[in-house]
Order: sequence, then C-alpha cells, then structure tokens
Amino acid sequence: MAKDSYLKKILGAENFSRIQSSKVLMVGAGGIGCELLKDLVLTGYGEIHIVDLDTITLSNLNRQFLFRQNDINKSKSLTVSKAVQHFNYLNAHLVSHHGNIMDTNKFPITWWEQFEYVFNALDNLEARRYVNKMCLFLKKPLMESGTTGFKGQIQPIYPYYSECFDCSTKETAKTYPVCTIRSSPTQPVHCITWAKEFLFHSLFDEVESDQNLTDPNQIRSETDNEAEIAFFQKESTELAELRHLITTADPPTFINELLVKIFKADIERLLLIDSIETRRGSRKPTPLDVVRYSSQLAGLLADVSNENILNLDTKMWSVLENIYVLYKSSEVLQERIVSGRESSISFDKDDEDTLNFVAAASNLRSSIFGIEIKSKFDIKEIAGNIIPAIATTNAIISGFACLAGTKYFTTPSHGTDYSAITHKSSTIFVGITPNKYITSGTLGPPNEKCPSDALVSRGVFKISPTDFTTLTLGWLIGQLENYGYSRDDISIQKSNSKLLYDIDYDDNVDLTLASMSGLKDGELILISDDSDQLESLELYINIAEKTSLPELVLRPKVTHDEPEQENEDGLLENGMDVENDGVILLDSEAENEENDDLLIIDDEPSPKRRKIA
Ligand SMILES: Nc1ncnc2c1ncn2[C@@H]1O[C@H](COP(=O)(O)OP(=O)(O)OP(=O)(O)O)[C@@H](O)[C@H]1O
Ligand SMILES: [Zn+2]
Repeated sequence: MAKDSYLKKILGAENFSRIQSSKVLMVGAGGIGCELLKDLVLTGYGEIHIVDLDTITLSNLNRQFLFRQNDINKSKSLTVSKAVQHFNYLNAHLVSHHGNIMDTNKFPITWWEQFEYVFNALDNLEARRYVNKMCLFLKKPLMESGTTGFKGQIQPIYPYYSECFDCSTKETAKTYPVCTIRSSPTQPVHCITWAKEFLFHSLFDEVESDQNLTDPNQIRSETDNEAEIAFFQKESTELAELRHLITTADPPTFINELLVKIFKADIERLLLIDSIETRRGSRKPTPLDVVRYSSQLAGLLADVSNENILNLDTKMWSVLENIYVLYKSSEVLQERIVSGRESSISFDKDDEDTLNFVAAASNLRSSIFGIEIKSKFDIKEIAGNIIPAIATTNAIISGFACLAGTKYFTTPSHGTDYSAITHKSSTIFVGITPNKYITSGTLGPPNEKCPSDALVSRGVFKISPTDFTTLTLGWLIGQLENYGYSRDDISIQKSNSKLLYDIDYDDNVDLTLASMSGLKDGELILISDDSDQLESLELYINIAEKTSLPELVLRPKVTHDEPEQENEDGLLENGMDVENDGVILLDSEAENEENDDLLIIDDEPSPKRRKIA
C-alpha cells in the first residue's frame, strides 16, 4: 500500500495534495517542536521550515525525542531536520534556520511571505507576540500552542477573523511586594526571591537594571514608614560597596564582609525599626552569629572532601553547611569576574555556582526569620520557576496542533477571508482536572479592545529603493488619504513613538522617506486618526522592487468609554462548543463547567542563545 493512501483517504485526495504542495513554518524546535515536526512530516507537508535559536542541552533529552546524547551543543533546528529523515516517507523538504525569529535582517517580512501556514512551538511571550504580529501583517493563519505540566492548549488564529494571541490576558509569573521580600518574609519562596532577585542580582548581575525591588517609587507605594525606607536605602548603598569588593578584595575578606553585612548587620538594623507594621506577620529575626561559626567554617574549608556537600542536592543543609556553600559559591563567582572571563553573571538554574549561592543565601535568610529550610533541589525548582515539562502533554498538544492545522487545508480557501474556517475551528485544552481531560471552545472574534488586531489594521508598505530616496513624507500623507484619512487629522509615528507628522508638526513633509531619521527596511510606522473616525494603521516598511501600499479597507474607529471589563481570570470568554465537528470531548459535563485552564502557557522570560558546537 502506498505510504500516503491512508492520508489521501481521510483527508481527501485533493486536500492531501494541497498539503503536499504547501510550505509551512514551524517556530521553535524544543519540547513541542520535536513532536510537532514528526507529526507534520508524517502528515505530508511539502516543505517545512524550522527556526530555533538554541542548541541542545542534556536536560532537553528526556522529552525532546529527536535529540540524542551526541547532539548536545548542536543546533536544534539543524538537528531536528536530520533526525526526521529516517521516517520522512512522504519526502517533506526540510529547511532549517538557526536564529532568532525576531531578527528582521535574517527573517525580513519578504521571507515570511512564502509560508501558507505558521505553527508556533515556542516557550516565551515575547517571541509568541512577535510571530502573532507578523501573521497579522501578512494575514497568515497561525497555530499557537503551549503546555505547562499536565495542562496544554492549542489556539488556531485566523487574522482579523478570530482572536489573536494578544486578545486575552496571559498569566505571568507571580510577584511579591517589595517589603515582603526585603524586610518581612514569611515563606521560603520570599527568601528565595530575595536571594535571587535582590542579593544575587545586586552583587553579580548587570549594574544597570530596572529592578522592581530597588525602585524608590515602588517602595514608597508600599510603605510610608520613613525608617524602613531609610533602611532600604542604606542596605542598597552598602550592597554597592560590597559589589566593589568583588574586584578589590581577596575572597576571605569579600565573603566575610558579605556574611557580616547581609546576615548580621542588616538584620540588627532591621530590628531597630521593628514594629507590627513593618513585621507584617513575619517572625522577629535573629541575626546570624557569624563569629560563632567562623572557626567551624575554617575547619570545613580546610578539608577538600567537604566539597561533596555542594552535591547533596536533596539534603537540608545545616546553618554551617549553608555558610560553607555560600563561601564556596561566592569564591567561584568572584573568581569568574576577577579573571575577566565574565563582567557580570546572571542567575541561571543550570549554572551550579549561581544556584549554590542562591540556595545557601536563601536558606540562611530563612533560618534568621524562623522559616523552614529547603533542599537545593527544591530551591532550584522554585527559583527556576520550573513546572516539569511533561512529554505526553507535549505529544498530545502537538498532535492536536497538527490535526487542527489540517482543517485549514481541508476547507475551501477564500484567500484571506477566513470566515468559513474560523467557524469550523476550535481551541482545545487538555488537563487532568477530574473528569475533564480534553475540552474545546469555539473561536471568538477579536477582542474589541485588543491593541493588536481590533483597534489597528496592518499591512506591508513596499517601496522601491529609488522611490524611497526621492518620495517625501508629504507624498505618503497624500497616499494615506486614499484610505479615507484626512491629512488634518492624522498623526504618524515610528514604532518607538517618535512623532513624524501631525497637523501641528509638519517639519518633515518635504523630507524624503530615506532621509527621515531611522526610517529603514523593516521599520514600522503607525498612523492614527485624531478625529476618531477611522481605526489606526500600522505599516511595515519593506524596500522592494516596486512601490505599493497594502489594499485595505479601514474600519470605523471603536471607542470605549466604559471601564475595562475582564472576566474573573482575565482570560478568554469562549463558550464551550460540544457540537463543533472534529472536537473530541471526553467529558460530558464540559458544557456546563467553566473552563479555568485557558491560556496558561509555560513561558520563559526571554529567548536565550548558546553557541553551536
Ligand atoms: N525568539 C526565538 N526564536 C527562535 N526560537 C526560539 C525563540 N524563543 C524560543 N525559541 C525556541 O523555542 C523552543 C521552545 O521549546 P521548549 O519550551 O521545550 O524550551 P527548551 O528551552 O527546549 O526547554 P527548557 O526551557 O525546559 O530547558 C526552544 O528550543 C527555544 O530555543
Ligand atoms: Zn487580538
């Protein structure tokens, strides 16, 4: 039997050949990406481009099944393409790109134009938002997917017909009040956050940072106790002095100063301003008796075999052992900076030195405040915001993403009019809440307050190199009048909010587009109607062969006077749709239950890049 006969049968021969002749993009080749690529290859997609910026690490191997031990340090995108070759029965053409999808030089909008469908397999909000925006510019269908532990979801996005990625609020990492972290902790997580975000960051990370924990305005918004505010200020100033010691003092001096200042002097000072109001339910702290421990510490340091303590990941270290670990990790971190190998060090749960420092410092703070001590293993999980990635959830979600993606190819195409397909598609959620493993929801229209699609239309403004250097901003304003805008009412801004034109600022109208500061290929400009008649328009400048503005009919501007209304979770308000074809519902009660698992996506703070071996 031919390898594709079953697919032809279930998808229809014509639809299958549409899939075979299509070119799709998959962004991310990690947990979901590995599974998804296997599915896409076996579904018969003709050409699949894969983008990932990262290289393979040991910790990827437990679930990213296209990778093997000897792939460590190799590029993910290149490796997945090779790995699927031995089951590439349907001869998919695979094209790998090692790079950041947000890099407009490597992936300009003209590069995106070639794809018929985009699959996201990402792990962070920033990149997801970017891909969403590019798909809105080009009106490309996008399949968004994400998992966190046993929960997962897919969301098909049909630009301007269904909700986009930005149409609903996303859960972000929990933050704690500054005062809880800096003066009145009551739980291990408060001490871990303090050790990681405040102490470690102030000592070893970039000097320039917009840390919430040191922002005077943030502090004043939480406390008006002047003594406490003065305490925070002094603590920060002295930390800066301590940071200076990293490069000017020897390890014993630096670490002794660190122990005395952080765990003794600061705590004694805190006790002086001790009151119910500054305590906020936290126990009265006991300063660390550094002198009492110093001879025992010297004893531990004298015997190298004690370095074994650093590897006892599941043991609750004693106070002395925590001091020892703090000493050893500080010594290495100091050496990494003094040697010039690194100018600053960021916390990384997989960087043992940084993890040891944070684990020991947070435990010492916990013991001072009478809070339970945690093992390094537990601290890694909390400090790294780790929710275990479950291979099976990734596999299920990827399966659904692939399956739901085929719906696009089995529905007659009407260009970028996605009304029919939007009606036929659904979001799918998986989880392990009792009796509810898989549920689905219809695709709602764009949220009327969404800044990405409801309030703005987007398009690509192609301009030839000659026109770019000869045509003026005045010419562009004339063109914009064809959309229904009046030159007296619009303002034009660059993506960084820099004003280029409005009725009171016409200095640039005679300048050529090329000579206007910062306008270049890949730049965005936003046109807003100050008379509130028409929606805004965002144009992507693309230096191309021929000049053309996008064909668009702008919608009347919607204004919202009433206060912002969110549902309880700040999440999507999709209804359940049990009748929607193609949706598997294992739970007969799903129709009546509130879906509280929506849009919870495992998000890394930002993309990272490692060197390819
Ligand atoms: N801006 C981006 N451009 C290209 N690829 C990206 C970008 N941001 C994230 N990625 C990739 O998306 C993939 C997401 O996969 P996954 O969620 O499994 O994360 P991981 O980094 O492999 O695993 P973990 O974070 O658990 O160690 C990663 O391979 C990551 O490199
Ligand atoms: Zn939206």
